[in-house]
Amino acid sequence: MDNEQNKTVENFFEAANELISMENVSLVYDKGAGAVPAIDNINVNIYPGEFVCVMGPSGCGKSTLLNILAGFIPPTGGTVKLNQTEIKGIDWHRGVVFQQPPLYEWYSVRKNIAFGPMMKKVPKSKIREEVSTYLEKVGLTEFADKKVYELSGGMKQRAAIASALINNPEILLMDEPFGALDALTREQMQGLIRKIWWSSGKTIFFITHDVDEALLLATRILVMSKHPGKIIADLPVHFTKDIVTENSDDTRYTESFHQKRKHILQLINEQ
Ligand SMILES: Nc1ncnc2c1ncn2[C@@H]1O[C@H](COP(=O)(O)OP(=O)(O)OP(=O)(O)O)[C@@H](O)[C@H]1O
Repeated sequence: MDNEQNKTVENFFEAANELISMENVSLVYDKGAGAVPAIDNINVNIYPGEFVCVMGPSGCGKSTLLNILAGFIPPTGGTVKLNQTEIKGIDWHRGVVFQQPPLYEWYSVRKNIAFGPMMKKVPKSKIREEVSTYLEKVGLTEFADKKVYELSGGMKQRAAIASALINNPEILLMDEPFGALDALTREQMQGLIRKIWWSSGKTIFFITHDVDEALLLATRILVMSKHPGKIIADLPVHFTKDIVTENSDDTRYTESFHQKRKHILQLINEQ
């Protein structure tokens, strides 16, 4: 594996205990005659506060890995743990954001965001307060009473992010969340999720096909091999931290950015 992670001096994330540990994780769909091995022997730890982007050729098993982390499907081999406890099914510890937000179109934005805490029977006054906080965080305060079907794609995705965050998950799992958005909205959403990540310290696991998006968001990029997916590279990335600390995206025009971009594209395209 191309593992630059070991070479970095400044890897402050690994000072903490791992939040997620994946040990020899494999998944074969439909065991038996029509067996499809989707991912094979994945060994990765994710540390608190990391922004991990996952890239790889189409069909290499990225969504399968995310679905296992979410608890939607169990692995057919190996173990996945969150805070040392094996993940068995879905729970509030992981928040998931998909490309198509699973919102209730005929409910208001406010009601959609309140849904999780309502299910958890959080007191109404507390829900009201938290919904306001998260509406503000995602920039939807003035659209709180609009019905979801009245929103643009970007606004729906903002509502989906707030709906996931309000449950205070330990990790946010995002499956190509900005893949269906136009270029300008996509850039705005990248800025939003970077800001949320930086200010909240949340751990994020984010699938994307867009190498620039990965480079501009991640603190670490995992590259997967073609089907069945294995991790073939685990690369530290500093551009997102440059952007927040320098309050400028000049870092994307540097030689180092171009080099990393070229390296990742080669890893994906030369398989
Ligand atoms: N429910 C399923 N039953 C059988 N095979 C499946 C199922 N879901 C996915 N697969 C297969 O498993 C492999 C991995 O699929 P997966 O969707 O995880 O890949 P991906 O990397 O997320 O793809 P993409 O980049 O195109 O979204 C593919 O060969 C896919 O056809």
